[in-house]
Amino acid sequence: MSDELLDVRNLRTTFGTRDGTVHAVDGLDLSVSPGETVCLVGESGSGKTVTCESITRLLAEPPARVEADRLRFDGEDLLDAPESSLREVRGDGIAYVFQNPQNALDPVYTVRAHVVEALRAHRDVGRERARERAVELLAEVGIPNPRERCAEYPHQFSGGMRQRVLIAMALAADPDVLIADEPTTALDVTTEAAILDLFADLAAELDVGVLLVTHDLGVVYEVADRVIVLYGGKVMETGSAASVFENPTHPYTRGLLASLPGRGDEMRPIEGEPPDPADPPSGCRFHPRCPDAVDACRGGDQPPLHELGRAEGRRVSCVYYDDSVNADPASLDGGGATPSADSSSSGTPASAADDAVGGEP
Ligand SMILES: Nc1ncnc2c1ncn2[C@@H]1O[C@H](COP(=O)(O)OP(=O)(O)OP(=O)(O)O)[C@@H](O)[C@H]1O
Ligand code: NI
Repeated sequence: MSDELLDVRNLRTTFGTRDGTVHAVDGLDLSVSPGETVCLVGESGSGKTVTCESITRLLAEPPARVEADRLRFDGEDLLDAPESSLREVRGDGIAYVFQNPQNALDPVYTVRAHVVEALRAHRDVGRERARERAVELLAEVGIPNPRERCAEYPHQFSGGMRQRVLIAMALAADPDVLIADEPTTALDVTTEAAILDLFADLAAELDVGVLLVTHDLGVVYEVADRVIVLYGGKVMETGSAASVFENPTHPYTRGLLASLPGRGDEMRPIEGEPPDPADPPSGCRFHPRCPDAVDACRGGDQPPLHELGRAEGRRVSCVYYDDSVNADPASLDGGGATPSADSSSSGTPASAADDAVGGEP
């Protein structure tokens, strides 16, 4: 039995479309261990959702086609598994938390009824026991006064509290893995931070593995153990969240970081558009938008993932780290993305806010 709950090697997911074959995910490796939070990060269309749905085999095949050298949950092969085993895995082993808590909760049922229903769908448990367990689960996900509040209806809950209810429902199956696909997009920033903290806590306390999808690299630093940066279906960079965040190596990762607010410098969105998935550029998928692109970036296929530091599992797909190419990583501009201790610049959001409130010079 392997230690890894999810074990994916060389995942390739394509879609047959009228415009040709779309390579939505191309050559992705991923593993999630108990208690670990792994984040998939990348702009819209980079392949995050397709990755999650490929793992749980939720995609309609065809038009999708899912191939991999290895696709396992808790040692069990999911690539050739019959639909009945897949259903079992999706029911008990891997639980999904979806994006929009509004649509997922039924306005005519109480919060408790939702969680009881989720519990009874997964195991043979009596109604009374399920009602008790529902209160426990709501407490576990941080609903205050769960015994009283569970009698309320979804509309009486805030967006963040509704998302907590959905997480409680996902936990009802007692899963080994939680997959959360942008679970906080509908929420404000403060609530988002609280919900993401909850995932990290659940991973630690319940020993579940969490696969978290986000396009905000900022949240990753707070909650993730490891991060996988995707662009155009390819892995650009991967490693421990702290090392990727503090020392981003791929120009795309640097660009993502520079596009975040509150990094000391001016926010700088990455210019240009993501690649056409039906007709991606040759070479590095990012080269048409890359401020540091050299000739070696343009030809051939995506550069292999070079190992940077074995201990941290740091790997980057960029020719600057290929010894056979004459390009020095030290010359990478970074676009102002590297964390800077210099906060004296007058354009920071904080000083702008001070001006607005205090009216001081
Ligand atoms: N059914 C489909 N048929 C054809 N192409 C598809 C299909 N589903 C997804 N794709 C393509 O696969 C690529 C990856 O899509 P995916 O939804 O995984 O992106 P994402 O990273 O989750 O983006 P977002 O942040 O917007 O959710 C996109 O180019 C998308 O157009
Ligand atoms: Ni998505």
